[in-house]
Amino acid sequence: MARFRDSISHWKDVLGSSKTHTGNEKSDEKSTTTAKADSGHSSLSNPPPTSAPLSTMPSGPDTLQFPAASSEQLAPYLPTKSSSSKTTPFTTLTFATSLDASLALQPGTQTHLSGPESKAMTHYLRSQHAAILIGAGTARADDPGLNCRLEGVGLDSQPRPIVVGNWEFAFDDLDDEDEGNGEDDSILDGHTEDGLTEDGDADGESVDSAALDEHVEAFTSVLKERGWVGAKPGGVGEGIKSQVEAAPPLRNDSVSHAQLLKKEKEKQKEKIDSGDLEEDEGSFPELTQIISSKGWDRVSRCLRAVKEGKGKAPWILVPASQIPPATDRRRKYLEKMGGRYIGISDSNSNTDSSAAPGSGAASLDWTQILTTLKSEGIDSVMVEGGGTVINSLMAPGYEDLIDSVVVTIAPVWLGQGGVVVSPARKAGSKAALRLKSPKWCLFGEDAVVCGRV
Ligand SMILES: NC(=O)C1=CN([C@@H]2O[C@H](COP(=O)(O)OP(=O)(O)OC[C@H]3O[C@@H](n4cnc5c(N)ncnc54)[C@H](O)[C@@H]3O)[C@@H](O)[C@H]2O)C=CC1
Ligand SMILES: Nc1nc(O)c(N)c(N[C@@H]2O[C@H](COP(=O)(O)O)[C@@H](O)[C@H]2O)n1
Repeated sequence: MARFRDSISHWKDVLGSSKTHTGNEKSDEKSTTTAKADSGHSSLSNPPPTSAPLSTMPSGPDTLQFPAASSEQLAPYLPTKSSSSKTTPFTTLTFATSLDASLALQPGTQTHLSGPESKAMTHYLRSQHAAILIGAGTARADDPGLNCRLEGVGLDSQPRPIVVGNWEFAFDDLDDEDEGNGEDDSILDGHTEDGLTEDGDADGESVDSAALDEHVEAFTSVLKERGWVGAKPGGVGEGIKSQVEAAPPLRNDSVSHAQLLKKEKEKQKEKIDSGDLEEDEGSFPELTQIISSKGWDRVSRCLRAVKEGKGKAPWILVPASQIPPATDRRRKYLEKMGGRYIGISDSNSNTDSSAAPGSGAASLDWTQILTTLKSEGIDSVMVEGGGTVINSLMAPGYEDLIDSVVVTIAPVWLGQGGVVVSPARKAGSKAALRLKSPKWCLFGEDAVVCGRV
């Protein structure tokens, strides 16, 4: 019963909350398409890499444009060939904060701080690094795409998404594909980053059927409580549709959302077959359609980008002792997409890092993490966040690992209770870190400070 209540509150959270915004809503992709050279900052000369044919990177409404003029300002802080002799990648720390150093209004939520121009700048940085690294907390809170959506950036130039910690990404149901039920047979067919095709070896471990039933029941009961299903013939009204559309993605649950909706559809069909429900009665089919059309039932955005040929498959870094077994459904899925779990030695040699706020969860040693990435061929990495990752990487003892810092500062105070960047300070010192040769630039309404450490 307690599990059921948890499940109900989970669905209430998922369906009822919405992302937080700070007045920079216009920073969403659709409006960023206009983030061009007329946005008030100086011109750039370094065009984004276009080594891959444009046809590999479909452009669409979410494509960003960064004026070729501004890259000159960033050039001194970007990875260079000379960094390749280091045992760790060229590491850029880059994130957006409010005037009071918050990354987000509260833990577990995404806050849009960057305006269109600085967001395009961040995507330019993505195009200049071999990898983007985030913590599992950010993967959960933001469900990020983690690709570079600048116009003209081909798949070869996409950064490798790297998530540190146990990220329970949402994914399509491999069992469904095996059944060849026509729902999404193309999932692994030519859309994995390496162009792998399905090998028919997708007999994933069976889902906990009791847990699934519980989720379906809880999910449906929350929908019913809100009048979103079973209300009246004719399906959901516009108001309800917009509520559902405004809800954040369904993600990161222990049960695949594809499984969940498949099960619900089966129940619905049984009721229709037995005459308990008219085919057009109630709104679940329509609701399911909305959810499906938004891709919420399918897969985390980062993996969707892989399927759509718009990004590389993620690597997930976990303590070596916690790599999931080869039979694990997520691991199998990830590997079929071209991604990997990578084990990092568990011994944390940086004794000072425990002093950083929120770094209790940062158990892995950053030197180990970055050395491993370098040994895996990653020459440059852009660390985006969130709070735990940034505060622990900036903690005393790790400074030498950071080559560049590029911080976007939005003209807003988020107030108390946010996810704050405030690294630990060595006892007796007057600052935690100070940037060398800092340069301040304006991108639209945001200030961007670049520097070396
Ligand atoms: N404004 C911005 O530019 C950004 C904002 N954010 C925000 O930050 C918030 C997320 O921050 P946090 O909750 O602090 O999560 P986080 O993204 O820093 O991830 C923390 C988790 O990652 C794993 N992890 C991190 N470092 C590790 C290490 N050294 N060893 C082993 N595991 C490690 C652990 O599982 C830990 O619980 C979200 O609200 C997100 O929206 C995130 C990125 C950028
Ligand atoms: N530059 C920047 N500005 C903000 O206001 C942000 N909230 C973030 N967040 C980071 O960007 C990721 C989202 O990436 P996608 O656009 O979905 O690819 C998010 O996960 C944070 O790492 N960054």
